[in-house]
Amino acid sequence: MASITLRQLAHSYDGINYALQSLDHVWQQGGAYALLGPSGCGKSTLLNIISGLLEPSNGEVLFDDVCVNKLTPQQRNIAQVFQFPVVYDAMTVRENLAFPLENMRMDKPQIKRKVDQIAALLDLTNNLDRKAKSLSADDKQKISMGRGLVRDDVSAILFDEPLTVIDPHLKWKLRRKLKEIHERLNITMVYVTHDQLEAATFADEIAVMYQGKIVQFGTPQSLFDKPNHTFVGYFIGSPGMNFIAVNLKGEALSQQNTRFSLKASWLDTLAECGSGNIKLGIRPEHIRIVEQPTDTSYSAEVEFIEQLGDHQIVTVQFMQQRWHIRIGENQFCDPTQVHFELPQTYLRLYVDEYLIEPESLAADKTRQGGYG
Ligand SMILES: Nc1ncnc2c1ncn2[C@@H]1O[C@H](COP(=O)(O)OP(=O)(O)OP(=O)(O)O)[C@@H](O)[C@H]1O
Repeated sequence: MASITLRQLAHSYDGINYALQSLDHVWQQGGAYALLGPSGCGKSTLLNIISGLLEPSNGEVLFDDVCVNKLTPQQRNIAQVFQFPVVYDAMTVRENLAFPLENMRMDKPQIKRKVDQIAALLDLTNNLDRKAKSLSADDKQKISMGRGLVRDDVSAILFDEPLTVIDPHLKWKLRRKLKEIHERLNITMVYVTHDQLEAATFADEIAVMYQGKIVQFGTPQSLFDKPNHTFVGYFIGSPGMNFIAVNLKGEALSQQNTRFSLKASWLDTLAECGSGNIKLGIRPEHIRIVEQPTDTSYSAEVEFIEQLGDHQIVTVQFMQQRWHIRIGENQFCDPTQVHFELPQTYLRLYVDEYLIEPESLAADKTRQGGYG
């Protein structure tokens, strides 16, 4: 078991475009992590570099502070579970689970003990003597997972979208199972997915990837509350954060003659940044609909309202942007025009796509070398 450190890790398949930009990151030993991002952001590339299937163009992968770049996948002792189950159909479940241990020349009683333990953990005990080919896709995927879990010597287990072939109603069960296994075995687990719900149910902390970079690493709650990049705001949440591009004019932020009043400290901060790429963001949950226009309210045309069980999503056109507002299941909303307030506590300010918090600006500027 090991902590995994990425040090200035980058990868290009063609020597021109970089699938991974320079990554610096640490996954602590024993943590349950998710790597979340859209298709093509570099998740599989990163996983294959960690497991040793791919050699990075630049930088290092360290297991417990030891560089493993030159080690083969076997030498790294990484177990990898892929989208599609990797099982020997002609073997029984027991033989499949025992296979990695037989390769290690473990003695027979020990193999039996280990296989029985993992089978019990994965609810496979009743199927131990059945041929793998007779089992359903989710049982086969459980065997794939089991083959990684039986070995005591694994440094970490990497899951690459392991629930893709699983029936939707069984996905939740299997996710819970993985979480339970993680708690019991204390192995470093990295779970790759493009599904935020999967990431949040499995992981204690999530690394959000975008265009070859880890743009934020944190708990599911922190990603929701304080997305530090506009992409995270948009990608996390259902629907994601609303954004509007604004201009700093004198003492206010504005867009098409609409002014957004902000704390004075924010305006000072913006004046210091000197960038023209400024966005305001707010989550659909945090917009407050009011019955009548007020001095501090904004208005938008309603496009449609969706009833989604315990809440409704109101889709509006706000200054040529499509915005979403989340309201209660029984809350009334005028189907043509809506008035709403944007509480300052929930407004987030982004410069050059990154979150700006006035009080931390000095530190950010030092770290990132300014915003100019
Ligand atoms: N073998 C390869 N040769 C060339 N380019 C590749 C190769 N594999 C991936 N890429 C490119 O590298 C980038 C990252 O791909 P990668 O498969 O790592 O992303 P991903 O986030 O895992 O996507 P997905 O969720 O679709 O699997 C993409 O632009 C992809 O086209």
